[in-house]
Amino acid sequence: MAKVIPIDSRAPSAQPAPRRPVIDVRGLSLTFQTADGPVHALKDVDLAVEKGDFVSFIGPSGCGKTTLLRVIADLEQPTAGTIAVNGVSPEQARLARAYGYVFQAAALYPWRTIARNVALPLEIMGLSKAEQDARIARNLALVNLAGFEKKFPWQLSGGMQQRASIARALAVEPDLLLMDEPFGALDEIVRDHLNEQLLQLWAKTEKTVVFVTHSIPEAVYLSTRIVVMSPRPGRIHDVVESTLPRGPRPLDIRETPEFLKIAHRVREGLRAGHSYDD
Ligand SMILES: Nc1ncnc2c1ncn2[C@@H]1O[C@H](COP(=O)(O)OP(=O)(O)OP(=O)(O)O)[C@@H](O)[C@H]1O
Repeated sequence: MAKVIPIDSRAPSAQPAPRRPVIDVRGLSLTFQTADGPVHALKDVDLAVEKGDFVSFIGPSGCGKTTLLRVIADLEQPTAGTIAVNGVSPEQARLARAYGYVFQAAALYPWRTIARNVALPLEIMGLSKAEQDARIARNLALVNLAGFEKKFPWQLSGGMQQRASIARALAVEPDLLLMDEPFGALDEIVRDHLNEQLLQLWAKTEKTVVFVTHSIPEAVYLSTRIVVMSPRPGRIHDVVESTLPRGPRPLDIRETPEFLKIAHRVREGLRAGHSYDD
């Protein structure tokens, strides 16, 4: 009898390859063992971040936002579950310099000029002086710091320092940018300005961004998706898809009904996931 060939297997090339998430987290848990007993920082976290997404983690203090970012960056090891970054382990992704990491504080070396701070990872990579100079110029221009190459960090404002640290993260030319509350310590006007610039930069470079914040307006303004987390143990309570247009958004979008609707859903998620007994 003739063998029946399923239609799908006759024309495999007609099927588009499934898109692989840049970050793929499944059933991930992390328990810290401390002198006071175990701390369940993350429990059963599932998350897929697609290429070009701008994803924010928002939630109360201690809900595991930084821990999740650090697991993605291979700075913490999960106790259960799996995680892939660009289809490989976080360690392999780190070694391949798949991501840039921006910390809460700018963490610039005070004895190095802005250009030499941006150059630091490039020196470690062993790039030629010419390639270093090209990358320094390109990335300082991206964060609007062209002309500040020879200044020292203490000669710049807090917002400018944080922009320099973003340039340093971008200089390794990663497709993925991990940002842990980069603007948390800045005043609101500066933060607004940097939010606007970050969105422009994201639209220009088409990077994937994972961003940790405490601020609902910041999360809603920046993100294509907002991951609402709840504490004890840290879990994902809700994932809100933004209906705002992708790409640069004017700051006054924050006054539109669409924006307020998304902010309302995030706030409700935070409220529902928050225990006031804590
Ligand atoms: N190295 C560690 N050892 C023990 N416990 C830790 C460690 N790092 C984090 N934790 C605990 O894990 C939980 C999650 O911490 P994490 O810093 O990820 O929260 P967060 O949501 O980023 O908080 P915040 O908004 O205050 O930065 C907290 O209870 C914290 O005390």
